[in-house]
This record gives sequence, C-alpha cells and structure tokens, in this order.
Amino acid sequence: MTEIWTTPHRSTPVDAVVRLPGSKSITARALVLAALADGPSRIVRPLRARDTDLMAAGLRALGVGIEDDGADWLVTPGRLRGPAQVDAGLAGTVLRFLPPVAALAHGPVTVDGDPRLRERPNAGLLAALRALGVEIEDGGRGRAPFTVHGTGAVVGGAISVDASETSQIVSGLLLAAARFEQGVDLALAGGLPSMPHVEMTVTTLREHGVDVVATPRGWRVSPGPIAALERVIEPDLSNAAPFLAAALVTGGRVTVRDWPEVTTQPGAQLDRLLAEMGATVERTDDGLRVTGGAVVRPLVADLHEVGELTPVLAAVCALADGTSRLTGIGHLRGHETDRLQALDEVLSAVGARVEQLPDGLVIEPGPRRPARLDSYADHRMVHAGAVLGLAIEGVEVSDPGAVSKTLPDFVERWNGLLVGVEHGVAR
Ligand SMILES: O=C(O)C1=C[C@@H](OP(=O)(O)O)[C@@H](O)[C@H](O)C1
Ligand SMILES: C=C(OP(=O)(O)O)C(=O)O
Repeated sequence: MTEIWTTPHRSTPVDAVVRLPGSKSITARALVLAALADGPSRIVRPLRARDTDLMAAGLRALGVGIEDDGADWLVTPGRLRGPAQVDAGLAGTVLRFLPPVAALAHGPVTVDGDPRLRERPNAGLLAALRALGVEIEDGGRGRAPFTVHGTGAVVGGAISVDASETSQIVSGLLLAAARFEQGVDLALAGGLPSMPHVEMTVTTLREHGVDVVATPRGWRVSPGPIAALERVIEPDLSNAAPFLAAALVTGGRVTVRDWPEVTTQPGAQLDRLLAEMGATVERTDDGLRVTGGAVVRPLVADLHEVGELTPVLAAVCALADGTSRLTGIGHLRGHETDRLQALDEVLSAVGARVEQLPDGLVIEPGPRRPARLDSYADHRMVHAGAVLGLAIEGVEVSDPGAVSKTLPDFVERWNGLLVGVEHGVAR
C-alpha cells in the first residue's frame, strides 16, 4: 500500500536551527576520485543516502575497497575489473560518473537502474566515450541499460561533447580523465546547465592535484596521478532549501548550521534567491539565518545554473503575492521525473495557475486548497509538498519515502523543525 504523509500545517512563524548531512554531489565526487587515486583516502562525514550508497556499491563492484568505520568512509583503490553489474537506482551521478571509471576496468560492466533511470538522457556521454576509443553496447538507445567493455586503459584525447541535457556528462568525463593515457581535451558542442556543478568538479580535481585548465570551449585535463587525500564533506545546501523556505512561508526564522564560507554548491545561491523573495538573509556565528517577512514576493529568475533548487522555489512561488516566472530549466524534464510537468500538476492541485514554457514555468498563485500530491518518486517533489503544506492546510504527499535518495530522515527532520527539535549529525 502506498504510504500517505499528511504534511504539518503551521499558522505561526517557525523558529528553528537545523544541521544537515553531507552534500550528495561532493560525496559522489569524493568517492570517484578516491577510487581512482594513488593511495587510500578518507571521506569524513559522507552523505549516507540512496544515491551515495549506490555510488559506493558500484565502485566496490568494480574492485574498489570502501570500508565504513561508522563515521567515515575509507577508500582503497584496487585493480578495476569486470564483469560487474552497477545499479544506478535513480542517481544521475552514478549513471554519468561511473561509465568513465568502468572504461578503465578490465572486463564488461553493465549499468542499469530504476525504470525512470532508463529514460534519463545519456547519449552525450556514451558518444563521448566511444570517441575516446571505448566500446559500449547500448542497443542504440543512448540510455541505460548499457555495457561498457573496458580493456583496462582509455586512450583519451580531444572530444566534442553534447552536455546540453545534463552537466553530469562533463563532470563524469573530467573526473576520470587524468587516468586516460592522453587525458582529455573536452569541447562543448552546445549549451551546459548547472555550471556550478562543473566548477565543483574542477575544484575537487585540483584539490586532488590534477591539472585542469579552462579552454575557450571547455576544459583540458592532463594525464597524471590523482592524489589521495582526506576530505570533510560540506553540508548539502540544496537540501537546505525546504528548511530555509519554511522561514519564508511562515514569516519565521530558520538557521542552517555550518554554512560554508566558500563553496561551489549551487545552494549557495539560495541567499540571493530567497532575498529576492523578501527574506532577510544573514550569516551568524551559527550559520546562515533566513527570516521571512510579512509577504512572499514573486520570483523572476533564470535557474539554468541552479536547476535542482527549482521544486522548492516553485512551491514558494505558489505562495507568493504575485506571478513568478522561472526559466532556463528545460533540462529538468530529464530529472528524477519531468519536473516541469510534475510541478504544474502539484501547484495546480493546490490552487495556483501554472503555464509550462518550453524552458520553464509561469506560476500565478490562486485560492489555496487542500490536495493529495504525488511524489513522482522524486525527493525534491516531497520537499516541495512539505513547503506547500506548511502554508496550506490539508496537503498530503503520497510515497514520501522518495526522500531516501538524498535525505532519508527528511520527514522526521521536518516534523522536528516544527516542534523546535534540532536534528544533528554526529560530529
Ligand atoms: O553533478 C552533480 O552532482 C549534479 C548536477 C546537476 O545535474 P544536471 O546538470 O543534470 O541538472 C544537478 O541537478 C544534480 O542534482 C547534481
Ligand atoms: C537532479 C537531481 O539528481 P541526479 O543527481 O539524480 O540528477 C537532484 O538531486 O535534484
């Protein structure tokens, strides 16, 4: 039977301090680079959630040692080998970061996952790997399931890459490129969403001693060793979005602890975006504090760089005092679900008038009404439903377990937020 979550409604301002677990995106990069490094690495406070567990399991299947000492992950590179089956679940990071690693293995590696994973775009990655000399069997689909026939080495060199549907294709290629015989000289064939995530990849590579330079049309990675290191994972700032939004939509106050001074996470842009919607945003000794005002202002923004913030921001837009326009996010149709369609359905169900654009959404708030919302197996749609439910009585979300992808105890944290319980992670 499908679980139904009656999301808590709140008619008074929220006042809470929250501490969030590690970043999905940084944990994924840390695992891949540690697996390809020249010695053992330690990952301190990794995110433990479905996406990162699947990344670790996939690397283990390829011969990498990953030990969990209860607090940290200790990663010991091994001889990469098939035959292996990689379950990518619904994780774009596993789908796009592991095939270039599999290309370095001896033997066949098959990548598959949830039914929706088989619909997520990946042709640009498979074409790029083939251009680098890797044999791949995909039945001509350009999507999962596919098998990478690794020979233990990749020639590498110059390639033109279509990453217009997902930046993860670029990140996946750059992460493994130092281990290719000629490295990689990657030129973009078209547009590129989520630039901060590529900057995160470049920064992480440099921290591992890899030579990466920006070129007029892309990036060049020189061949060479990837240095092992100890890395402390930052809190996940994209998963901070629903908590900070709670301050905005209740006219309350929420602090997210340990907000990094400097970061490549796209969630760093929440301070600017929430301020545009009427929040007061301050850095305190505790972290980032967001205080909501009397009204929520509409947002007109190009979210091309920060697409993963869209579901929560769109939910806040449905509670604003005017019409919002979110653009630059056509690629969200290839995310965990078609997020533009899902947001249209959900926001319309609670009373907003929504127009889908080819690359975005126009959201005009309307008379609010209760509704049962689908989660679409998408963690961020559950977050969006929770934000709507704070302001609208009678919002239910079916299958809230979708949050296991990046924040398995989201529902407990959300309920705790309302009674003022701080949820921490072991320090
Ligand atoms: O590299 C990463 O860790 C990610 C890149 C982005 O993907 P897209 O470029 O497909 O949007 C983002 O939405 C995703 O949640 C995580
Ligand atoms: C798009 C997302 O995930 P993925 O890494 O699976 O693409 C997301 O977390 O919003």
